[in-house]
Amino acid sequence: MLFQDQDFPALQSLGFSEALLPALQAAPWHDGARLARLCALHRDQLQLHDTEGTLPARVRPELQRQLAAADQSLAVGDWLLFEVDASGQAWAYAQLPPLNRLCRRNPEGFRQPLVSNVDLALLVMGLDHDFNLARLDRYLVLCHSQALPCLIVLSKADLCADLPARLAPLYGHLAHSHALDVLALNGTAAADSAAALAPWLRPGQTLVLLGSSGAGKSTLANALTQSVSQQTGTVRADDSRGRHTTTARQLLHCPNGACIIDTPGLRALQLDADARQVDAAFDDVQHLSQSCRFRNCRHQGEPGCAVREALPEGRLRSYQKLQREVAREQMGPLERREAVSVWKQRSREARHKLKLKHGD
Ligand SMILES: Nc1nc2c(ncn2[C@@H]2O[C@H](COP(=O)(O)OP(=O)(O)OP(=O)(O)O)[C@@H](O)[C@H]2O)c(=O)[nH]1
Ligand SMILES: [Zn+2]
Repeated sequence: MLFQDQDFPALQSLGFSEALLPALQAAPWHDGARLARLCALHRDQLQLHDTEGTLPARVRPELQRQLAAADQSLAVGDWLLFEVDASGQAWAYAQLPPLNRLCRRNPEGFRQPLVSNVDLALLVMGLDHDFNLARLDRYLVLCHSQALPCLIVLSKADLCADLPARLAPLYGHLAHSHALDVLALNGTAAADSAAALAPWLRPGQTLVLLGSSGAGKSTLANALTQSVSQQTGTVRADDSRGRHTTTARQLLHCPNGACIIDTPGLRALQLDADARQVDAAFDDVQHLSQSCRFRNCRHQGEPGCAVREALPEGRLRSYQKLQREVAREQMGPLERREAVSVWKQRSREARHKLKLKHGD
């Protein structure tokens, strides 16, 4: 086996896990090929990290075609096989099937991978204007749909005058969510935030930082890698909307051997999930709905609704909004056309009734 030529512990320090061994054994090894992790991606230019360091590479057209045919594309965190041609150019020619992959839908409805092969997500949200529970619910569904453990990291705690008052609604909101923990910290105090997160950084593990632009992801990445490799941007004081400073997903290394993938802030996170996955991420709704008076209660004002009674309103609103959204996504073009024609028919009828009522 060619991969045994490479230093296995060194591969583990790049986040290689034993669960990938079967895929590695089944992979199409060419003479002289090597295994590397994709650590940055700019259009068709790849930055790979193998046991000897980083190197630029390109994607073989055959791999590109293969991925396109499977409605897939590469993502930071992928494990790739590459070979170097006579001119010294490195070419990635095969991808190990990822163990997990976070994706979103772009505005045109196409699946867009965010990262692959991650062990823990840090959902970063600022305790300034960035704070938004509905957005957090969305990220929680994203992680849950991939069985990915996640930690909620609230940055900018230093800007918060009354932290306990700020956190109370969050605890109520997320009482039954699957988040492992909630940490509030000041990302600019690098040593303190690295210490707070240290228990979650294990050697060989890959973490991904997710959150909107300006939330403080790169600041945290710097704290954790103890470097200034990630440029951070200033946030306009009036609306605390971040400038987009992280332009590509990047894989970084922590001194203790964990890997971190910093991602550019997402303006919108359109879920790539179905109704069942949304249900599964809202355990609290499922649990409470067993006590609703009606078995098919939709928690929309029916009498005896245990969900409306016990769940914070915002959490239920999130659930219903996400369910509507994924239902729309799941419709095929025919169903969508049918839904539109039903809606048009209804509005014609309503207009007709109105005319009759007003007698004109
Ligand atoms: N006071 C305070 N400022 C912070 C904290 N975390 C981040 N900042 C500041 O917020 C701004 C944005 O932080 P970044 O780390 O660049 O945000 P980001 O999430 O990486 O943003 P993108 O790269 O655009 O996705 C910078 O000016 C940081 O110094 C914090 O905990 N407290
Ligand atoms: Zn109900």
